[in-house]
Amino acid sequence: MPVDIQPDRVVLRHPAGASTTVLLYGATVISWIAPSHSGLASTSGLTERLDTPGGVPATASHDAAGIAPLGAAAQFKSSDAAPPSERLFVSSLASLDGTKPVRGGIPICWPIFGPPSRDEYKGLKQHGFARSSVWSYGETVLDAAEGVSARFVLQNSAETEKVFPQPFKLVYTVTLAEHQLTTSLRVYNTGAQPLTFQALLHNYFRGDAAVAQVQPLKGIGYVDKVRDGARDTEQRDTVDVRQYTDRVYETAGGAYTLSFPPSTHLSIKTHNLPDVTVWNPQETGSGMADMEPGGWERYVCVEPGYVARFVSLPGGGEWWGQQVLTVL
Ligand SMILES: O=P(O)(O)OC[C@H]1O[C@H](O)[C@H](O)[C@@H](O)[C@@H]1O
Repeated sequence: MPVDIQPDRVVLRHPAGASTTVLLYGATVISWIAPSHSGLASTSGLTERLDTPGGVPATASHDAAGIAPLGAAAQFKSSDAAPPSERLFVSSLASLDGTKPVRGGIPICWPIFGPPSRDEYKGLKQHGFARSSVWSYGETVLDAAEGVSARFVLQNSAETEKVFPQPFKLVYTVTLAEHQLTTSLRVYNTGAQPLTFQALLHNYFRGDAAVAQVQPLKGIGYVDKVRDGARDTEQRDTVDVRQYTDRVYETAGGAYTLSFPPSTHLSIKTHNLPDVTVWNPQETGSGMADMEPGGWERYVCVEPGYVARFVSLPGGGEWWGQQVLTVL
């Protein structure tokens, strides 16, 4: 059953062995199992087509992050593929029952990232409420050998209006291919007043934090949350997280690689998510009640977002941000 709809989650399974699990709580992706790469050229054309209403690739030819246009479709060599393995970290102490945001996977931060930074958001918790709201399953977009894709929906409700008065609709599309996971967030302003927000996809990538390398961030300006928000410019060719790291790189280029040498290399390509946070708490992670002992040694967060500024959507407006994660 490629799209398995369960009471609290939806599991997508790809015929080549990949799978992903999306909790309805937060539309949090809590598992992405994918084989190692063995010759994938690109499936971005597929994922972009799926995420574009009417099938028209609105940005395919001018995406700064280099997302491939339609036609540069998948070139699999499945016979070479290594056995599928888990690509995301979820703490063994994480709550998956909807009592608190999941410590791991891919929580969605919306309508703010971090603690409320403006008066109008002061009723919100850190990272907003999308990650702690129950979404509904929307539809299966595709269920085929090329990919498996499903949509999830969150709209304003009496609950959200207590802390955030604006009406909105969020549509989150999760698309799985053999070596690739794409997640796309569409924001609709269903009201008449401007809707202002930040958005971030809080990826916890599984791997040995001691060897993790993120690039290319050299020359990119960042806010260092470890140093009380001091501003600086990255000097390193390769960013590691061997020390407590919590940096928000601004207008960072939109396309990154995350490596856990010698074996694992991931590509992260984005659309409309210009900033990227790199976070690993090291020992300070022991202060988090839902972090398993030593858990910070087993992941690095690389989080594409629109967080240095706010998106301002006019009444009736629409915005989308996307990440394409590929096992290289
Ligand atoms: O504990 P949480 O609210 O899930 O936040 C976890 C982390 O998220 C981001 O990466 C922030 O940059 C960090 O400052 C924060 O500690």
